[in-house]
Amino acid sequence: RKPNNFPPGPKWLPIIGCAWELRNLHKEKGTLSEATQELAAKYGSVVGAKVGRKLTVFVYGSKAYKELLSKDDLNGRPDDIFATSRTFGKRREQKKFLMHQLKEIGFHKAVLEEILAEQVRAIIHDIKKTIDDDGVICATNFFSVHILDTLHILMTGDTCGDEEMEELHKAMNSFAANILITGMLFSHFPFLRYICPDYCGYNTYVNIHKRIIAFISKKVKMLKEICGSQPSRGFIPAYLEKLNSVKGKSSFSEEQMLATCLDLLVAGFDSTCNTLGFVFLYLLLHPEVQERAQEEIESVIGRGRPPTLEDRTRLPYVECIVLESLRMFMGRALVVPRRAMKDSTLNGYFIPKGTILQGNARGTLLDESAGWENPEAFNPERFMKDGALCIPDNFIPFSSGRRRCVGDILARSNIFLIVASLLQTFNFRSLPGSPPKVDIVEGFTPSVKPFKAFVTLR
Ligand code: HEM
Repeated sequence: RKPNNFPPGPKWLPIIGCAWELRNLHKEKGTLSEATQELAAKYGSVVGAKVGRKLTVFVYGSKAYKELLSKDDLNGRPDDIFATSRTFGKRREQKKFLMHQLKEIGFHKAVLEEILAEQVRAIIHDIKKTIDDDGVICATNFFSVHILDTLHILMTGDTCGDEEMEELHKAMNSFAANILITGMLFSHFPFLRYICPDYCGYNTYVNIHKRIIAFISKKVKMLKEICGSQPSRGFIPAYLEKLNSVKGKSSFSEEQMLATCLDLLVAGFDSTCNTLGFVFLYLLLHPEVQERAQEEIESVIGRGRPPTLEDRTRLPYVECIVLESLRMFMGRALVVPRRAMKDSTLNGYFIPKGTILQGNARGTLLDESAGWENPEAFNPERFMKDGALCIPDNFIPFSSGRRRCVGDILARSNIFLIVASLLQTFNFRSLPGSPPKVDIVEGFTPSVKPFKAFVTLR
């Protein structure tokens, strides 16, 4: 039975709840982001549903979304089979340690900059090689190896060899294409994993995780052998040191370390790569934006040296391109689900303990009601006022509150350096007669349908 004052929503059927209606709406609209937007148009910005046995609330409008992000009662992570089967049956909770490590790198800007600049040089080198050939690149995944290598360096302290990179890259691409952030059939109907483990996605889910965990375990084994014998940076060496120094009962364990590395890879890879896909999609569709950014880079830096992170304030238009692309990307995403830790309220409705809350960032980043004029139009200037950067309150692609993304500084710095450096060096154009389309593909995070770009040296 529906709890009293539970948010309004579609009718619940026995056993499946609203799953069938949601599935049909999802099919009709193409993405879950648009399907839950439609639900919000019908029932209001907080929609109550039941998927299988789970009470699930979809949150759309910016007011309700921000209330969700700010409430401690509502900021648990799901503890169902979907969450625990990847982390050895346990919940992972070591955000603090990861944050500390990332902050260390963020604060030591020179270290971060050195890592990112090296990757940018490698991207430029690869593109130049393509120009010697036919100048055509796949603009949606040209960067993915380099993004992954940056995360590998953060994790282990070192770059990844070619063969190992191929192994990790394949596993990460499978992850991005086959796993949805909102859960899979087996997470809504857990008994299906015993009846049809292939059909309900359970086998795929477990096997991809096994491949990534096996990769990380191999790295841990290697790093353990040299732990203490030479100075090393990176999350795993820091964690191993911590494990050696803590005495007695502690939340630090090797399993937690593996799960946190897994989070670092899956949260950082797909999101950064896909945002870059949106950047280059819109740069091809709007050559005038590309030219204006190049003029800014030319007048501020010229061509004598590569852009640095210090240049971010001096290149506000390039920064605006990054922000507008983040808006376009996250505006199509459903964020990591949350769980009500105790009975609570949202937008005046009752939210029972254990309810899953699914925020749709579209209502805050890609909807007129959140103050965005002509929200579907790519317009970097919306972040500019009197020649300076001006960021509206509703621009929260990295979320806010206690669960806020831990990789925001890294992601923004990385995307900025790649965009500024590539526009300084190259021109990007559509292939004659086939401009890319804004075709969204659902995966772990939203991406644009793969497209090619023609690159020339400036
Ligand atoms: C364009 C790039 C990125 C975007 C738009 C993005 C956005 C987000 C969002 C919206 C969340 C959910 C927060 C919530 O539930 O309220 C999140 C969580 C997270 N992000 Fe990112 N992220 C990006 C890149 C990264 C990178 C590069 C890393 C790692 C280096 C990272 C690590 C994480 C982790 C570990 C979490 C989970 C935090 C938790 O469970 O409390 N992200 N991110």
